[in-house]
Amino acid sequence: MIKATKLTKRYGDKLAVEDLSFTAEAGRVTGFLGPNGAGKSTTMRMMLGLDNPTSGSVTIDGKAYRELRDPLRTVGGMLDATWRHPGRTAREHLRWIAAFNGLPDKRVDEVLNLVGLGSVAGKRAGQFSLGMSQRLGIATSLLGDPRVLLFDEPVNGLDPEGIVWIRRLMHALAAEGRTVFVSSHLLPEMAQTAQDLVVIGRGKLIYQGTMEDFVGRAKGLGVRVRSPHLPELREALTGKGAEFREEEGALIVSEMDSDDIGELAFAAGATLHELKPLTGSLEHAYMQLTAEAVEYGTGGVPEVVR
Ligand SMILES: Nc1ncnc2c1ncn2[C@@H]1O[C@H](COP(=O)(O)OP(=O)(O)OP(=O)(O)O)[C@@H](O)[C@H]1O
Repeated sequence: MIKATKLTKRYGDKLAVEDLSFTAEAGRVTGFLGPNGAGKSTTMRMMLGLDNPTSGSVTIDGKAYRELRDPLRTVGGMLDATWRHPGRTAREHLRWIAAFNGLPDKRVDEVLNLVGLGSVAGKRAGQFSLGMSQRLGIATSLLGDPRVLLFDEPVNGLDPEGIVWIRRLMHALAAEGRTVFVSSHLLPEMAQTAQDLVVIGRGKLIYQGTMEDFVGRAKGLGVRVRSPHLPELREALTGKGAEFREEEGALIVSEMDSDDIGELAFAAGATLHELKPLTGSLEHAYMQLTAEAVEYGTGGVPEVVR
């Protein structure tokens, strides 16, 4: 488990992270979201002891990184996939880290095979594509077989096959009871990967909870209604003062829930062929709930409807 308590980081007069408290649970994939400059990387650096909090704390299984007796066996992180010695082969790179941390050599080939780099283990890491570098970064984070894993933008620049591979890996790691904490800007991908979310904006917590609850919090997009008795339905809705528009032979009714629409249709003698609340996507909810917190915004928040 990861636990941040009133975590604060100040750079000069810039508060990068402010009074941030959240938990990421074992056995779950927790997505870490926020607009550019929200403080995600700063928070993750503090988790791995690469930066010190100005105040507050963040602990991994109850201990700050510096207090961990065996850090690589407790937490693995990939914050920058391009970090490696370009002249070393993938195997040499991992052996060097394993030796430095007292991990057995055989673990190197295990993780290389696990991430699908077994056949290129002898190739210089400097010649690796972005996707191979991401896999090598993930192999590094898995070396100590840690209970907690942190990934900062792991799918950046990957092809669809690589993205699906990383998603499956994260699900498998969480299913083994590990804590998986991952940041990404790719919201449709995050929607398929994370079960829980921590959302921040301008260094502060906006949301912590399940993905489902977050998406449900966004203002609804209306209810789609199809009926062979559209004129009767239109008249009943107009009589109720309901707002609606027509789209591809269906009515999209706003500000009225599906129960009330169903009752109204029944009373008007209109048979319904479809009555479907249009739930938003993660993208829709995210745009709505973080609109205020965009540090480097483009000015307008586009309507995203899926
Ligand atoms: N070493 C530093 N010195 C000064 N300011 C910093 C430093 N590191 C980060 N910041 C500032 O702190 C804020 C948070 O930055 P951070 O990189 O953590 O955000 P982020 O959410 O990871 O953004 P992105 O999604 O763009 O990577 C930004 O305003 C950034 O300019």
